[in-house]
Amino acid sequence: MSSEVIEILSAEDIRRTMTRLASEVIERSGDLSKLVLLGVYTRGVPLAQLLARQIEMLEQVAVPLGAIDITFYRDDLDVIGIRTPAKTEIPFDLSGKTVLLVDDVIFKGRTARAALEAVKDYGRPEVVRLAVLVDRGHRQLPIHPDFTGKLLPTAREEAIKVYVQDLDGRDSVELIKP
Ligand SMILES: O=P(O)(O)OC[C@H]1O[C@H](OP(=O)(O)OP(=O)(O)O)[C@H](O)[C@@H]1O
Ligand SMILES: O=c1cc[nH]c(=O)[nH]1
Repeated sequence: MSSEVIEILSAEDIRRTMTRLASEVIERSGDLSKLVLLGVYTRGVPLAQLLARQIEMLEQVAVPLGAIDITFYRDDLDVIGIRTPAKTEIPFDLSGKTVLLVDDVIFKGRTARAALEAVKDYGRPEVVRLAVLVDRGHRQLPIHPDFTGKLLPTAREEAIKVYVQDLDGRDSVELIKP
């Protein structure tokens, strides 16, 4: 049987949502000179770039931007299997910073947990926060995003697929019903 695909966010919705998230981050981050953004591979990276651009446009501050691969920090490698890691790029010390992790989807929370573990290798930030485009529920750990684009209760067997222009040629969020 074929699955049903429902568009949850269009390109325009994503643009507006990211603008709102940028405003929320500015409002709640205090000293913006301490703010650094870390995108979580794969699609957290272009989303973090977008968020950094929005923040820079709104506040005229350059926000340091990095990318983090959490492959070897996962606690479920035996379940999901080893994948080829991407390259973590954090060309600055995170000590004393306000680190904002950015990802496309949060589900069980295991990626976010692994990202926290990875961050530890790059210094001791003053604060670490998490921004996601979609929170689809079903957490297995006590981890909750500080900034949420869209809270979308889903059934466990459903999936959320995020498409971003740079990687996929279009911006869209889809719910896949099996
Ligand atoms: O909260 P969790 O249950 O950990 O799920 C969330 C993660 O799942 C997706 O990544 P995926 O593992 O599909 O890899 P990808 O981003 O490289 O596609 C998504 O991009 C999040 O990083
Ligand atoms: O549905 C899901 C679950 C985890 N990560 C995704 O990108 N989608």
